Amino acid sequence: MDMYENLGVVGEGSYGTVTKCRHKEIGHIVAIKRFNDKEEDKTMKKVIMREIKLLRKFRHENLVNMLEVFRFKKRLYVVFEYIDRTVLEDLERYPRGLDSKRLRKYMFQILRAMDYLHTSNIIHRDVKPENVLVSNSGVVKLCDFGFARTLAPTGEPLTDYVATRWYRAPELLVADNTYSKPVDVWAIGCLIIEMATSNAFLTGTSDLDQVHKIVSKVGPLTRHQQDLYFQNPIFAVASLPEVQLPGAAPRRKYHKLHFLVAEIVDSCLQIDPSHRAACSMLLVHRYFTKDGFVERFIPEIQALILKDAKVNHMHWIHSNSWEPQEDQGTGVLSSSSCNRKPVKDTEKDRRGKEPEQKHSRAGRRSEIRMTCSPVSSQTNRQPFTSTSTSTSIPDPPQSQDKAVAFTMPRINASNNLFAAVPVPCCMEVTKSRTDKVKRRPSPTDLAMGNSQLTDAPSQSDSHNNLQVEMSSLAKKKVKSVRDMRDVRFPGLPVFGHQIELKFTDVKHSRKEPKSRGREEDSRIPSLPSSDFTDHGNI
Ligand SMILES: Nc1ncnc2c1ncn2[C@@H]1O[C@H](COP(=O)(O)OP(=O)(O)OP(=O)(O)O)[C@@H](O)[C@H]1O
Repeated sequence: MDMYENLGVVGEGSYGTVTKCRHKEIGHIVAIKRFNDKEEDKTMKKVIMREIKLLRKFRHENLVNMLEVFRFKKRLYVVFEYIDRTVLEDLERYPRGLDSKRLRKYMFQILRAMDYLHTSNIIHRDVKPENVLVSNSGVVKLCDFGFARTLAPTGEPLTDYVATRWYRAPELLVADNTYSKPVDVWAIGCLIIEMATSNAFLTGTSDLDQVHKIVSKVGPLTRHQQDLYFQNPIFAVASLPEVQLPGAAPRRKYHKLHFLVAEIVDSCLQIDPSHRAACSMLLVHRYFTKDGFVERFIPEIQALILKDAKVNHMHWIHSNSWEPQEDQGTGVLSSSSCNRKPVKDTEKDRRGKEPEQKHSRAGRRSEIRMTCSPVSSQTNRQPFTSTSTSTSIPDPPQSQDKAVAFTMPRINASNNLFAAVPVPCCMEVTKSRTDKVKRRPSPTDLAMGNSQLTDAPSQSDSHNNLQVEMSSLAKKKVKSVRDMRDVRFPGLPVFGHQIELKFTDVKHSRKEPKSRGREEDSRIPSLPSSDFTDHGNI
């Protein structure tokens, strides 16, 4: 930790505190997650390992990028690229919802990230506005993989309780352990309504209330879900409510949304998980394919990623003096304060957590059978009452610095448009502040990126057809993406040792002789691999 200057807390979750920091030597701004408990705690260890293993293996433009993991005073710290804000913060800024352009871009990137995870047989299980990060230039990145896990090929039962209540699918609420990828699709449906209106859609104050809100606003439980509902002694005391608009068309049901958005939401919010659309299907919905949005936007994301990286690099150049200063436009502070308010408890409470359990996922997990009491805290946003307007977040200033070196990872021509350019594992790193020597991604780097993508399991046949359809679109774009391959990303922060991520212990000793090299005295040998063996599925 000595290597980082603390710029302030940006987020607090159930498992850790995320702090904005600046690497003292490299100057790069990063987010460091410090896990709350020491590693002896088995549950904590499992959550940490899941997140680390997953982020190490799966890389995508729309997933937060993990840079380093280290241990300090028996705690694990994970270093991420710093992303400026969350969707929740955007919604507070735009109380009438995101404007239509921004909404489409956010939706597309969230679905793209989730399609990548689902294609790789991973379910995220905790999609919510706080876990969707947005950079100043508009790149959306999914974070918080503490609950993500791989699906066993045998379809073994999963944990019976996950996800923050307001985004929880009906099968989770009734404790159907055979849930799968559709739980993420449900959460995305809820998230889309919230992004469009700035109001959460299904704001249950207890699990029972959540089920009732789902039934009255969305539709009746399936026969199987009803059986599970009535088997639950807590639920069974209350009969299920009437459906408000039985059999209504999406346009009527979600009348405050643009009709194409309403169609997507309706495809996500199907009570029967087997009727929910796959993300790959949603990505080729007319909402995205009309007016050439997809073809335009994919290269734009890549350009925006370059822009973000450049801004971070420029921040370092301009803040080398270590004087407190604010980079107008990016909102990045280089003083020891932080531009982002920590997520407050009250904010957390109204997002479907019991107040007394707000810092404990284990507590939330126990809710499903143990509690159905109403929660006193009220949301200060009204559920789903307003429509979107046109507002915009100013773009950060364009950097004029020509000295910045970029490496743009190449896209794999065999992938469709929704597969991302594999990101930082093949990004160039700068050896020191003055080292601007460019390096192309090595064949190994590229192979890593490609293999990650080709390793991903194929989609169902129907999805394959759609992918074929989209890959023809992709081919049109491949040329332009290839043209970018000589562009270079600015060096990601170099922590002295890695292109690949490493687990390292940081030795904390005030008596450490100063004459020893920084590398030497801050690190002790890597952990034995047994420390990081799989504790169940990730
Ligand atoms: N890379 C990042 N850059 C900036 N902010 C981040 C980053 N990663 C996380 N955050 C902020 O920190 C918050 C908590 O992070 P995270 O969700 O990973 O922790 P958690 O303990 O798993 O939380 P949760 O209770 O949601 O499960 C996020 O909601 C977000 O606001």
